[in-house]
Amino acid sequence: MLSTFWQQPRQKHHPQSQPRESVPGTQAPSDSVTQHAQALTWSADSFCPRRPRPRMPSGAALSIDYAVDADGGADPSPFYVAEIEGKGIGLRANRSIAKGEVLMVRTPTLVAQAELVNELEPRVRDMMYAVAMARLPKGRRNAFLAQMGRDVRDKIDVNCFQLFIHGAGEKGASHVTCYPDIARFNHDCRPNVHYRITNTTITTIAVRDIQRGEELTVSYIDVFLPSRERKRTIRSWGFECACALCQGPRNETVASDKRLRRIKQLQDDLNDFKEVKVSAETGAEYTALHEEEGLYGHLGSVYTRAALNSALFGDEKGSREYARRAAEELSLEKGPECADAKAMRGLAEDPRAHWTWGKRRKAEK
Ligand SMILES: C[S@@+](CC[C@H](N)C(=O)[O-])C[C@H]1O[C@@H](n2cnc3c(N)ncnc32)[C@H](O)[C@@H]1O
Repeated sequence: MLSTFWQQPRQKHHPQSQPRESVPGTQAPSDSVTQHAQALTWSADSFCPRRPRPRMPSGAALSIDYAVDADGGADPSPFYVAEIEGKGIGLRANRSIAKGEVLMVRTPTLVAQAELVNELEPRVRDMMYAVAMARLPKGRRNAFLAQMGRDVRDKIDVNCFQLFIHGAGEKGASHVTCYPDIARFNHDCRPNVHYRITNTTITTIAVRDIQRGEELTVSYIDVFLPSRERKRTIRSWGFECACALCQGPRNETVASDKRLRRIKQLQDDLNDFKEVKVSAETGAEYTALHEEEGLYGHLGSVYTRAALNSALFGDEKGSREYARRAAEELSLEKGPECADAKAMRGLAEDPRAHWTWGKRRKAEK
């Protein structure tokens, strides 16, 4: 089994760096299918940052056997590499891109056990890097070396992802994986591209319509953090965020933080199945806040909560509509076969058969 984990800098735990669990209530409480499926494939939210450098591992190994570009195909890329003010190089759309378009599918150029990166004596580690570089096909080596960073170690720090292969808890499961083409996406606190990793293959998808000339961005961090914490996290990775939200007028940041606080409050209330702290209309406020805030790429769980709330209040039209949207967004975020998307298709088809049907309405009486 393979699951993914994106490490955060100098932080042992981060909400966004864990597999995103299903929204409570997506399926009947006894059903563990969703949890299981999400351990296999889930979306992640950060490039691998600089990590602390402990000592000497045992049995570090490198794997460099990935030489295939999954989408090295016929259609010209809808983007080009460009200099982006304040960010170095990045990607820009060379035509309009529709929401849901797959932009890149890539297998890793290099996979290394995290122990190698973190714990090997530097001289030995650098020798292994040299061996790995020499064995890479020329194109892949050049792409790897063209990434930002002083040397191989630094390039891994700045550009790579961390995955757990063979289960998150096992020793030796943690690996760093490098996708040089994907590493060209700069960060934005309100990104227009989402990525998911299935096994070791990364897929990037437009999460909203994108205009020609717009920069294509992903988020390296938890986009639900308030402005101050986002800035602090990004700063700890060695740069100041130059995205429009972080550089925008103060009143917009204040309004954004206020929306994020309200989102958190509503989410907690919607997730509370013991007490009724919400009304049938809460789903509408909750979804509108996300849309207003530009939090695309997270709408799957948002519409799911709204759909469940509608079902709980016995609102057939609302639950069908939100569940339909949830299934659409979840297919994009996690893949069309993900268990949550299937569950939402089921709810959209027959809300009255869902285990949540009418439960809050009854509790209110
Ligand atoms: C994975 S690389 C992205 C590609 C990089 N811009 C380049 O020139 O190769 C990450 C680095 O890009 C820069 N970067 C990415 N997003 C940024 C942002 N929102 N603001 C400022 N710099 C950013 C930072 O230097 C960061 O360490």
